[in-house]
Formats: sequence, structure tokens, C-alpha cells
Amino acid sequence: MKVTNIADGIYQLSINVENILFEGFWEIPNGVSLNSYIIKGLKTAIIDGVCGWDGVPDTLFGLIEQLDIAPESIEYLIVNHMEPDHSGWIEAFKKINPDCKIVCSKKAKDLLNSFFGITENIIVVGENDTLDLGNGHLLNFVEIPNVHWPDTIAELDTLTGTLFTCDAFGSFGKITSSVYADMLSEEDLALHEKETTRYYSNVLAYFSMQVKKAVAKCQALPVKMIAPGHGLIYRNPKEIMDAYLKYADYQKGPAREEITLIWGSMYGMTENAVNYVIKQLQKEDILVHVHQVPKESWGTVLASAWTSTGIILAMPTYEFKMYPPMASVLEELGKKKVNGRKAFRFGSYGWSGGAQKELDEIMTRLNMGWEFIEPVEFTGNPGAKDLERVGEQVKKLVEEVKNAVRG
Ligand SMILES: Cc1cc2nc3c(=O)[nH]c(=O)nc-3n(C[C@H](O)[C@H](O)[C@H](O)COP(=O)(O)O)c2cc1C
Repeated sequence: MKVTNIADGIYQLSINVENILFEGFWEIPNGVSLNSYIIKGLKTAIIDGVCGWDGVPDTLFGLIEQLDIAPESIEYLIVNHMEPDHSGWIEAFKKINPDCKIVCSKKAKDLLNSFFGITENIIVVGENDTLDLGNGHLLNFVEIPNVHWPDTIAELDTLTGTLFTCDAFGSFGKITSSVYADMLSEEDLALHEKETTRYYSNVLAYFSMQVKKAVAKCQALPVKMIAPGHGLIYRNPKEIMDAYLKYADYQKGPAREEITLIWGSMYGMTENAVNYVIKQLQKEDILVHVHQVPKESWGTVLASAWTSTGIILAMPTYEFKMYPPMASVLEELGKKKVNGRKAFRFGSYGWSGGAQKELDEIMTRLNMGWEFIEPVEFTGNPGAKDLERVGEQVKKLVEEVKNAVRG
């Protein structure tokens, strides 16, 4: 836990959380930070909070006290987004400070009532509304709905150019060496980028259209620094705004010059061909992610698929359909709108097959628009000819991916 003075009168209170499933189901191997902010003008405001992980709200109150601020003296609580990782502490806070005014969107006001029964002392703000905290700290609100709940707002501190964005421009990963992205080593920066795409694909991917609108809105503001509710602070806002626009574009493809190989096998027959393909891909000049289902969580598979232009699916037939863990992952990729990929499928079957039929059905139903090159199916173990055919198709896919990305 950490308190950092990030601008004149502005403090970040940050807590790292590990060993949880984010939103109750996303695996986060490198943890996540929860960031709250204090603005001290003539009046004091706190922006967002943190939920019951890691001993908070007690931890958060401890951080506030480090700043010599009595929690009961805070005038405004700004709720950018009512998801309980940011709002779960409000009930406890209201017990200490019942007179605090909650500043939030109209939709968040309804959620305050349904989550916590809070109906009093609420100031509803919308597009371009302002709140003057004194000492020059004038907050200018913007609505950024569905990034990632409909209630979401952000606010610019016009004195310092700090934009508080909650889930927008967030990332997974703990805060370690610095709270600023521009202070990371090359190695830490690479991990941070990976954690940002994991966060984007798991949390925001579905709302990519709305993300684009939110970024456009933020781009029009005089922003000097972006301070999100998860992850690092950006003193070069253009960097993360551009990155988020790119991530949003990956929804419809093409994405990066990368291939994700997703595979599953009951008795090792399909796996034999997978091993052959992995060796072949190692010879190609392209980044490859390999994920076995159901061993790896679908959040991890999604993170790779989101940035990959090419997808290879390898699975056998099971009870006239496809190997069930693969079907589950594909359903989730479809729901998150991992669309417009270049794809290839191979796999083993015993007598009449059926995996391909279900694959076609899922692609059509979820309108995924993946362009498949001809699949390769084999009975039982793949023979030399089958492997050769699989190899040819993989080569073809690599070319298609490169062409799609390079235009
Ligand atoms: C429980 C079970 C159900 C199967 N159902 C079918 C089926 O409906 N149609 C078919 O052609 N093969 C079916 N098979 C055969 C497998 O597809 C075949 O053995 C294949 O080689 C398995 O590949 P794998 O080792 O990569 O899992 C089934 C196998 C198992 C174990």
C-alpha cells in the first residue's frame, strides 16, 4: 500500500491485490492495483475507493490518515463507477462520515440505492458539469458510459490536467517500482503492456465501440496525466490513449502479427499433430501463443486471442461434437467479439467426426467472421501424410496473417 503525491494537492492511494479472481472469475497471475485519489483544495474530495479485498476499507482509511486527513472531514466522495471493487467501501465510509456528499452520474445514483440503500446527499453530475474544490481545483466531468458500466464518468482537474478515469486506461499487474508508466524498466514495461492487454481483453473488450468514443472524448480535453483506478499513471496520455484505440480495433481484426494456438486432446492423438505444429511454428518468423484447454483459464486464452490475427484450433470429436472445453472457450471468445480472425482447424476423430459441424455452428451463431482455411481431419493418430497436410495449412495461415497485418 502506497501514498504518492502525483500533482499539486493530488494524492494517489494505492493497494496491490493478489490471489483473487478479478470479478470473481478472471485469473490475474500478476495481481492488480486498486487506486483511489484524494484532491485537497479548500475542500477535500476522494475519488473512488476499494472493496473488501486486502483488509480495506481499513487499509484505505489508514492511507487517508497518512495524509493527515480525518476521513470524517472529506466533503465529497466522487464515484466514477459503481462496480464494488471501487464502491464496496462506501457503506463503511458513510458510517464514519454520514454528511459526505456523493458525486456521481444519474445511473450510479440508482445503483447507490440498490447496492447500499443510499438515497441522500447525492449530487448528480453529467457531461461538462463542474465541481469547484477551491485553490484552483475545478473538476470538469465527462460521461464515458460502458467503460465499462453504463454509469461511468471521468473528471479532469483543470488546475493540473489530471484526468481520473477509473476503469478506462486501466491495467492488471501490481504497482511495484513506480506508479508512473514512464519510470519502468524495459522489462517491467513489457510485462505492464502484457497486463494492459490482458485487462483490456478480459474487462473492456466487449465494449470496444464505447471505448473508442470515450477515448475520442478524452483526446479533446487538455489532459496532462491519466490517473486510472487500476494500474499505472500515464504522464504521456497520448501513449495510453493510442494504445487503447489499437486494442479496440483488434475486436474486428486484423490485430497483431501473432498466432494463438488453442488445443485440447483426450488421448494424445490430436496432441501429436499439435507438437508437430509447434515445432513448425518455431521456424516461422511470427510470435506464437500456445494454450491447452481446459488447463489454462479462458481469460488467459482470450488475452492472447485478442492480440492475435491468426488462430489455430486443434481438437478432436467428442460425442458427435467438438471436444467440450474448446467449445466453451470459443463461446467466450465469440461473446467478447474476437471477430475477423484468420483461422485453421485440425483434429482427430474415431468414426464419423462432428467437431467441424459444431465449430461452423458456433461461428455462424456468434457472427464471428473468422476466415478459415481448409481444415485437416484424420482418424486416430495422424500419419505422415496428415502431418504434411497440417504443416502446409499452417504455412498458409502464417502467410495470410502476415498479409492481413501488413496490408
Ligand atoms: C468419450 C469419447 C467420445 C467420442 N465420440 C466420438 C464421436 O462422436 N465421433 C467420432 O468420430 N469419434 C468420437 N470419439 C473418438 C475420438 O474422437 C478419437 O478417439 C480421437 O482419436 C481422439 O483424439 P484425441 O486423442 O486427440 O482426443 C470419441 C472418443 C471419446 C473418448
